[in-house]
Amino acid sequence: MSCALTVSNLICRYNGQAVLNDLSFRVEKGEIVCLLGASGCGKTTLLKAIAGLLPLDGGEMMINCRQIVGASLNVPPEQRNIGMIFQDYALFPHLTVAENVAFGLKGWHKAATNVRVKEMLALVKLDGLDTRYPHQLSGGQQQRVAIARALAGKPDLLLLDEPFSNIDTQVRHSLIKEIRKIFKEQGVTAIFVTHSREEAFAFADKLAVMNKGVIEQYGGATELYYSPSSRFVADFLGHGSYVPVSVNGDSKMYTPLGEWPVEQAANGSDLEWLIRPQNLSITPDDSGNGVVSDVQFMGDSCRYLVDVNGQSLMVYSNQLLDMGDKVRLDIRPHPPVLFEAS
Ligand SMILES: Nc1ncnc2c1ncn2[C@@H]1O[C@H](COP(=O)(O)OP(=O)(O)OP(=O)(O)O)[C@@H](O)[C@H]1O
Repeated sequence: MSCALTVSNLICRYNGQAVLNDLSFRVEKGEIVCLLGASGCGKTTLLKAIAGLLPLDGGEMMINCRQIVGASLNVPPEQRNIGMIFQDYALFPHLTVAENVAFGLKGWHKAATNVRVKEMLALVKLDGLDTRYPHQLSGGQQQRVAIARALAGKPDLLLLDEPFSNIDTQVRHSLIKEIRKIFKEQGVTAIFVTHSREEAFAFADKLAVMNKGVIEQYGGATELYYSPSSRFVADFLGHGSYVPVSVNGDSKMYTPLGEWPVEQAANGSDLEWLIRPQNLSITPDDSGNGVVSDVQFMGDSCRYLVDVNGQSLMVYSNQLLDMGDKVRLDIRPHPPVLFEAS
């Protein structure tokens, strides 16, 4: 893969307050990257900075090895060859579907425009709807028009600001899958913003978990989920139990759940072991080591809290159990993630 976007030491301030704080990352060609983080952490600001819609206070950017932001350089938005899709799709209400898609093709000959519009509408499965107006389309169809329009001009990079937030939850899942497939087939490089980790996991190749204007961790979903570099990332990406451990430099950690091998850990008596629910399994067992203390039915599975030696652990299972049931809790072998106790 080769680099589609390089962002180095980006700084952006609003009223003297740094919102992007020396932020760096890179996106490879054909990758889909998600910016994920709590409200106000700077996701939209980063998207706007990449698009060239904000004055910057420092940093450099390159798109396809071409510098667009540097010491005395700031390429205007229209010369960056970036496509944008907004939360509300920003379709022109007085233009038909075909005219909306053609809008991104200024300067193209009429015949070539018609061919490209047809191609794009077929790609997003809207053939036959070219003469409709945006108000005659569902939310999902409007989203497809926005995607067709953004891709028509073959941008080097596509930026999407909460692209699925206005889509009905029933269609969202299949639309995400379908759009991801289109992006992969077309080799689209994309960066999108979301509040939803489920969307991030389903749509992105890589996640950038942002916190206070910096990227706290950047990588694949499973890497960040199972090997978070901080509690912030761990908690942002999902549930887990924190078990107190002590490590004495003898390749073992001592925990209320027993002794466990550990390869590398600083000596310390004040550490906590993050155990994801997926690393645990339970089996009904009258002579087991655990007792179910809380049950949450979630449809396709149940979320249980199980008490083992005074330690509460969260685990998922599709077995139906009741509060007070005795269970055996097993920990699947996994490289332990340890944090300083909070
Ligand atoms: N034009 C502006 N002037 C001053 N401050 C701003 C401006 N735009 C955003 N901010 C502030 O910058 C910070 C980051 O905003 P941004 O919109 O990038 O966050 P976000 O992560 O996208 O949030 P959300 O998830 O709520 O959309 C926030 O504290 C916000 O209040």
